[in-house]
Amino acid sequence: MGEGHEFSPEGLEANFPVGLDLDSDGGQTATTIGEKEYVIGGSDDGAVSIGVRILDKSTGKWEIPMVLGMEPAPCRGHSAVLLNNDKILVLKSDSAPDDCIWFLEVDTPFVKTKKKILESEVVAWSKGVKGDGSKPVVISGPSGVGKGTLINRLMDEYPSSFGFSVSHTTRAPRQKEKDGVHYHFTERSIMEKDIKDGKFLEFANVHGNLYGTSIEAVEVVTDSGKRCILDIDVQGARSVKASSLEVISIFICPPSFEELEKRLRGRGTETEEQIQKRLRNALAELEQGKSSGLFDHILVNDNFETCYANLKKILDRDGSINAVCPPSESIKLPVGHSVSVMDQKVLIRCGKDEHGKASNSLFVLDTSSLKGGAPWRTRGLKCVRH
Ligand SMILES: Nc1nc2c(ncn2[C@@H]2O[C@H](COP(=O)(O)OP(=O)(O)O)[C@@H](O)[C@H]2O)c(=O)[nH]1
Ligand SMILES: Nc1ncnc2c1ncn2[C@@H]1O[C@H](COP(=O)(O)OP(=O)(O)O)[C@@H](O)[C@H]1O
Repeated sequence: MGEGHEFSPEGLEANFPVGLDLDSDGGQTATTIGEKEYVIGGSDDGAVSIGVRILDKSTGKWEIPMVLGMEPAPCRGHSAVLLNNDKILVLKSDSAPDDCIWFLEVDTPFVKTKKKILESEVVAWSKGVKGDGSKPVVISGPSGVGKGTLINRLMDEYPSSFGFSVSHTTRAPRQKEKDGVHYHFTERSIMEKDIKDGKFLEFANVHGNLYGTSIEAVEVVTDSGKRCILDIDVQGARSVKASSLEVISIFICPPSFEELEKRLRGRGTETEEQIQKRLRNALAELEQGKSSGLFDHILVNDNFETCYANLKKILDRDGSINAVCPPSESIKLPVGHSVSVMDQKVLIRCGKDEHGKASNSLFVLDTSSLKGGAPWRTRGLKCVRH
């Protein structure tokens, strides 16, 4: 978070408008943006859900949107606050402290892109997580250049800082590859259906097989408090960039085409035919990777140790390489809480404590410097208790 965002509590309550239509008891909230009313939650057969419906006020018609990302678990109540006209802050009552703050993105750049691709009404859940976090890292480069070797080394050296986004692929596993660790090996028809259902952040046809990053693969890493590493091809890197998701992108080049061929053959994991296909594709990948301005950094993997040291330098510059998220300053909201909002500061009055006793607890959430968003999770929240 940048400087100058500290929030002063003086005169807090006097400055906040009180009694906005933020009801935490009813199990259902309605938030209006233009002609659309986003209704979150409600009772289904007595169980309170956190489902989403949209009422088009001009036609009176209801629509059930495609909901991307992991949904919050049902809760006994929640409050909803519209932020920046593109996302709804959802504060869950009576939930675990690390499951209390969520964002329903309804018109963020990420959601807008997905609406176009999926040709459907789309919303996306993004969990509010502790710390400022660092940008996920996209690593691309031709087959055999050394991406996997670099990533493995980084994860071995910093196991608590980095987590690998396990992609799905339709290619057959190599001898030492494990399902769920190196890839989720899957059938094309299943993967194509999941793509249609909006479960993938990006996907591409590479060397004759389908590869893709599921939203869940990224969420699993981010929820563990680690910085996510994606090993994806140039098309995938382009899709991620087009989704307006903030990443740091690095393209790995070989010192020469001959050396690339030598490494690919030396690895001994592909048939001659597959090697030929990968080498043909490498020419186009190298051209795109180097020329399109798509990547923030280009590294030549000649001497491995030098390349690895340069990779670490880049990552350290963008956020400490050793960074582990600090403990969350999390809140547990009772069912009877109330919420007011002014500018991008949200005042939460607890009313009761979690055991139902009267409480004067006040929290202010400063949402002015949010970072990330679905599916990277939403960071940069400042929570101050008074
Ligand atoms: N777009 C996209 N590309 C991926 C994904 N996972 C892997 N790839 C790319 O697919 C290509 C082939 O990967 P793989 O079959 O493991 O072969 P390797 O690159 O030679 O190790 C590489 O360029 C990977 O970066 C993914 O989820 N999405
Ligand atoms: N700098 C390097 N010099 C020589 N060999 C390398 C270097 N980096 C990686 N390799 C070797 O090249 C082969 C391909 O590396 P790998 O990490 O599997 O590539 P990728 O994941 O990009 O397909 C492996 O056998 C690896 O040990």
